[in-house]
Amino acid sequence: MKHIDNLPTSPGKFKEKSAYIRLRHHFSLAKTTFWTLAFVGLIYISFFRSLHIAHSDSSRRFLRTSFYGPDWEKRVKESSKIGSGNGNGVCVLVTGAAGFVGTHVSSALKQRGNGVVGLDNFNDYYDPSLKRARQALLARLGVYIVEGDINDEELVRRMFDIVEFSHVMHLAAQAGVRYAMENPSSYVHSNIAGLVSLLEVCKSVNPQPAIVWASSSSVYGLNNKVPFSEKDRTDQPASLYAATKKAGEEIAHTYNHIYGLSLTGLRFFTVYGPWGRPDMAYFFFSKDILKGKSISIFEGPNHGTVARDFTYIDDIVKGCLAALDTAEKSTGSGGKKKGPAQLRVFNLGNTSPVPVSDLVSILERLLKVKAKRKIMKMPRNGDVQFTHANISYAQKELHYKPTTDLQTGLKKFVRWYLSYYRDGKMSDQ
Ligand SMILES: O=C(O)[C@H]1O[C@H](OP(=O)(O)OP(=O)(O)OC[C@H]2O[C@@H](n3ccc(=O)[nH]c3=O)[C@H](O)[C@@H]2O)[C@H](O)[C@@H](O)[C@H]1O
Repeated sequence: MKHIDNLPTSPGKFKEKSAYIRLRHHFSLAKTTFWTLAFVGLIYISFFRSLHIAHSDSSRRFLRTSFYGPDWEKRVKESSKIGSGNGNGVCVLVTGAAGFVGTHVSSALKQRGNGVVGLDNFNDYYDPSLKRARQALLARLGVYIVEGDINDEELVRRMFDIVEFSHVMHLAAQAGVRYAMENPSSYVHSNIAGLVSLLEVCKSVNPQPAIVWASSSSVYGLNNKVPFSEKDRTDQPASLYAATKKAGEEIAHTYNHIYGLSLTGLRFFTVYGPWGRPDMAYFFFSKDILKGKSISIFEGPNHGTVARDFTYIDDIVKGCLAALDTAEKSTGSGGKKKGPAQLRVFNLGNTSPVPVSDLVSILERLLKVKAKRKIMKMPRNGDVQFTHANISYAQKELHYKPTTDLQTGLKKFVRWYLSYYRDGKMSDQ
């Protein structure tokens, strides 16, 4: 006997209903099959993923122990040895040692007899071959650069286990004002997370090192009171780069306050010179002028002049060394503060802003090529119109006194540039 529900009210309807039931049955079967397959698939994927992770973890561990093995340790120790000059027991970990300022500072420290070990991740923000050439230059002076990231706390701790660094010169950073709109997270990764990772290690080691680190003139942001003094407000950043550097200054305050770390921030003003950064205007202007390509020169509202307090690398290096030499010891140990510690911020500028159009005129004369100038409105991408440093505080405390004007500094840069890129070939002479 058929169930009442299955009795046809009309043949068509019955036919229809049974087709519907078949379809429903078919669908529920397909659904069960689908979910079973999906479930099995998921188990399959997670099994192989865990195998892969286990494998890559163990291979990473293997790589780590083999890469950072006894030979590596020997090189780190060798590089940290204090020379016979006026080393004064100073041994410095320089982060960003393959960078522009990092290379110059490491070289100066080593040459005056300090122990120096570098750390750099050799990222490809700009041509890594230039970083490799700087590495080779430092290697000839006896400075070894560990290849790694400041976010790798385990690695940094390992370096402190091997060497008792008295100072850290923290120059590793994601630089560049305009690139922050393209890759914002790289700024957070290096300038905020990286700084915190480094300070976490510094606060917990014993003895704690004194730290000098690179802040930036960009923290003055939209200020129009010039020259910029350390006492001026810095709460109106115009770029994410500036915001991360400002955050760095606040983070420094916190680690000084809680853990007794001695911290000195240096606000660099548009540093230029030989071995410089190819992403900076003076560098790529030179390249483009020589290639006959047009260059964009920014102007402010109402055809206002855009100017920078361009500061030559040798003056910056003197400021960095003076900051290290006058840095007091950190007061904490094992993560505990024992008393108040030094906390400083200095402007390191040149005190004489030069319009970008004048920079181009100097380059034209030195390169002996006329630039194809394209004047354009300064894009809203983080740039500020004007920078000008008041350096009286650095003068008083560090005896900082810049001596190189833009004409002289660019002459040295152009000489280096032409020899390095001679005939389109690389040369580190
Ligand atoms: O002091 C700092 O803290 C910063 O200095 C540097 O930034 P900036 O002062 O912006 O240098 P840089 O890019 O060389 O532009 C120079 C001038 O050329 C203008 N400029 C730029 C590009 C262009 O195509 N045209 C142009 O006119 C431009 O408007 C500007 O007026 C560092 O890069 C940065 O990492 C940070 O350290």
